[in-house]
Amino acid sequence: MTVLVPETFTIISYINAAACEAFHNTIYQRNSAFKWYCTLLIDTLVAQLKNLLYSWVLRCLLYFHSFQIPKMVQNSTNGSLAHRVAHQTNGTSSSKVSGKTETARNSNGLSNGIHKHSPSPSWQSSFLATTIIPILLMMLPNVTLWIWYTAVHLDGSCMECISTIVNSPNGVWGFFDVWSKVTVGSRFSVIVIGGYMLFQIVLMVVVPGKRVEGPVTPTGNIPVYKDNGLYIYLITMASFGCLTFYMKMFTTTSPSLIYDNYGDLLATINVFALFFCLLLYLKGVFAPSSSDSGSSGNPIFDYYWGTELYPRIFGIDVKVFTNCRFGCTVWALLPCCFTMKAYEMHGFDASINSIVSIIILATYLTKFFWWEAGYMCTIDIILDRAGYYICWGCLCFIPGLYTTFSIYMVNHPIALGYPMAAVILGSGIACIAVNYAADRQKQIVRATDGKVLIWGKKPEVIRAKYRTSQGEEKCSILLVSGFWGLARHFHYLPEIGLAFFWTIPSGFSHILPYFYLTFLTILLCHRTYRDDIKCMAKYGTYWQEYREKVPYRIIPYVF
Ligand SMILES: NC(=O)C1=CN([C@@H]2O[C@H](COP(=O)(O)OP(=O)(O)OC[C@H]3O[C@@H](n4cnc5c(N)ncnc54)[C@H](OP(=O)(O)O)[C@@H]3O)[C@@H](O)[C@H]2O)C=CC1
Ligand SMILES: CC(C)CCC[C@@H](C)[C@H]1CC[C@H]2C3=CC=C4C[C@@H](O)CC[C@]4(C)[C@H]3CC[C@]12C
Repeated sequence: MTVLVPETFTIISYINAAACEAFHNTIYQRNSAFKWYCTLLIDTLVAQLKNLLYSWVLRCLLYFHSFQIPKMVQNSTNGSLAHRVAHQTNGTSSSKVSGKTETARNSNGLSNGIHKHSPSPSWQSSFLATTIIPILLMMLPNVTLWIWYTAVHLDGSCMECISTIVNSPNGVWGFFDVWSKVTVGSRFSVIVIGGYMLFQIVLMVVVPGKRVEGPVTPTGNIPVYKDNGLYIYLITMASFGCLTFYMKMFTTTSPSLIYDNYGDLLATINVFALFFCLLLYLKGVFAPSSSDSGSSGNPIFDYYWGTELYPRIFGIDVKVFTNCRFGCTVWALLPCCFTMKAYEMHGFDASINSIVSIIILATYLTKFFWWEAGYMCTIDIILDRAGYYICWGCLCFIPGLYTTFSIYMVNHPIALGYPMAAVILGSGIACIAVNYAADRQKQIVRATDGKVLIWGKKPEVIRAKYRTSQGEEKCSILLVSGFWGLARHFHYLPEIGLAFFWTIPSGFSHILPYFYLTFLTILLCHRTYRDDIKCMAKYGTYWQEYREKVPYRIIPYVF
């Protein structure tokens, strides 16, 4: 349920932006006599929408906070978060949720870490949060298909998309019309998706990597990973290069085939992912891989959120596969295929905007795989279970939404010119460098126990004590200098910046390519709240001290 706030934001901002686009395209541009009037109207509209947005944000945050704190405790997977409110003795965990202590054991005598929802009328157990919103978010497969359709067949215009849906003879069901424009399970899509997944699974098994231990789970498990992400990414990209070379030299086709069949591919992966999440749900209930599993009692919520933290199928870690091996590699490959299409259609000079974008993206993803072991300690892995949110998200939302800028650019080439291309490229790479430097500062300070120079000075640190769920006292370093002294998540700023720089080459005529940027901004703002709650539960007064020393979330003196 931790995506409530971003989703509300997303929907409102999309409606807002679509309305502005409509105004711009239909009235403002065509009738200059209305210019001043439209400007006034738009200003008023924007002001009103802003008010609406702020009041929604406030409401959602209030709801969300009252809901999330106990939820973090009950779902805590860090092995240390819950010590102030939960007790664990001899493998039995018990947490106070809604004033009622509940315990759960699995067959090996350990707590399963997941408790039945209290029947109290709190937000946590509310029908809206656990059923309605998950059902609404399950409409996102349609959204990903409409995004593709808009980019490829409606010239990237959201207004055209909305009017196609609204004018459908099927009434409200017009929203589902997009499925009639694609072939689920087409031969091509099954071969490409099946073949690619198999390729990634084989690489996961055969490519060597250092053994890495993840954080201890609440039931005392230590998940082990093979740190082979960077090699696999490089092998994947090199194989793609070879395949492209082969196709170009010896066949009449090229990887731009992916663009031509993208609707079918997206539809097929969506259907696959929806069934796969069902399988994960059943697996977690009937055949869990570890004691970090269980049901909330509400099948819809369980399907959405997942029933297992670290499911493994035939020894393959599901989240590593969905998030890293599939999600983050197709995030790099799809824009390459789309750029190929742009190049074939418009030539090099006109597709330079696409080329600039993929260079920034590929550099960013190389950085991600370089640091992949660090990702195994983030909330995606230690808090979020393998369900619709994270698994469908990585299998379909990454291909469907995260690559929007690139699919859009196929039909919107811009000959940026070399100087402009160089400025955008340089700015994007600089953002990646700052983002990486911030991640690294945190890592290096911890690895050297604070005995390192940050920005040429001895760093200020807080030695924060916390207790693991096994009752063991531990100490961690909170860095108060460098980027971590500017704001508590200053590194999100370059993250947003780099996405901005790979998006602006698509120009400013439509909002479609900016969908990812909007989503990311909302996701990261929301994540600062999630992380605050997580760290507060883990470090208590030490985190409070850090918050006092570094009062800003992302932008110093602003937010
Ligand atoms: N493109 C996308 O869709 C997204 C990209 N990202 C990127 O992924 C990367 C990881 O981000 P994210 O997962 O949000 O995690 P963060 O990098 O923000 O790390 C947060 C964790 O770091 C530790 N920490 C917090 N403050 C300090 C401090 N002052 N000193 C030392 N340690 C501290 C805490 O963990 P501990 O328990 O160890 O103390 C905290 O939970 C970032 O580069 C981010 O930009 C993130 C989200 C979405
Ligand atoms: C179902 C939806 C409403 C939401 C799905 C969201 C997920 C696809 C994404 C949520 C968090 C994202 C990520 C977090 C951190 C990352 C590290 C970064 O360096 C690379 C990207 C990523 C792995 C990123 C990927 C998408 C999410 C899992």
